[in-house]
Amino acid sequence: TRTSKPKRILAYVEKHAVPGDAESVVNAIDAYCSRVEWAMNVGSDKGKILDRVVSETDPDTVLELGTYCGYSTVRIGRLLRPEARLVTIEMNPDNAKIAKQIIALAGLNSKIEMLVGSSSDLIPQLKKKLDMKTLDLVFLDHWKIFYLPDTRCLEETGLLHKGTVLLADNVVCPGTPEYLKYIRNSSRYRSEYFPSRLEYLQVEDGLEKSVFLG
Ligand SMILES: O=C(NCCCOCn1ccc2cnccc21)c1cc(-c2ccc(F)cc2)cc(O)c1O
Ligand SMILES: [Mg+2]
Repeated sequence: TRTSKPKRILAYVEKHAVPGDAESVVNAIDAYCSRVEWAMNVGSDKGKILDRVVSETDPDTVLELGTYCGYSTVRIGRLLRPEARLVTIEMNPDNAKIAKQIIALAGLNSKIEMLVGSSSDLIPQLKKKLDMKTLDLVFLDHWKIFYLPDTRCLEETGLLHKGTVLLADNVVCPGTPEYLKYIRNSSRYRSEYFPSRLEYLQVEDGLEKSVFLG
């Protein structure tokens, strides 16, 4: 069947990345998407902010909402300790299939579990899945109108602990106004905005980091 953008990204990564070298996978995707065709990866500018937040948090458990091709999954996974675990949720099964191959090529299978489905269906099941553990870091990068309802759901399912970090992509472009309004006005979070650029473009975007206070 016809190729898709995720398939073309995978083909480029298979040709240009070094198997087992997560950094080379990240660099290959950035090279392709900056030179050949734009794709909605978090990219290298916001990616450097993501790296810093992940390193400072040093999480044991991570939830990513929105895998796409696995760029940020690999970006996060490459910084985690061997015993840490990352669960990533993707709704599109074709994207999930590509992402699984990119994650495998990066050598990160042991740390990363991919779930295919809607966050609203899967988040309530996570508590069981994580055997009563909570989340140290959540990276929100899926449908922008889902950021707020899913955050409320994470609160209600007891998956957040005092100190859990929520990091939200695209709070300027495409924008997540309802989420920002809630999280910045809630006494249960301490938020900070990191200005940056939309991936591979000169458009303004940024990440919102919010620490759950319990
Ligand atoms: O739309 C974006 N991401 C979301 C993908 C679907 O996510 C669907 N999805 C993935 C798991 C999942 C779980 N449950 C429900 C839906 C679920 C997205 C869009 C842009 C963008 C910026 C400017 C433009 F002109 C056009 C697009 C940039 C980004 O960085 C993004 O992340
Ligand atoms: Mg994004």
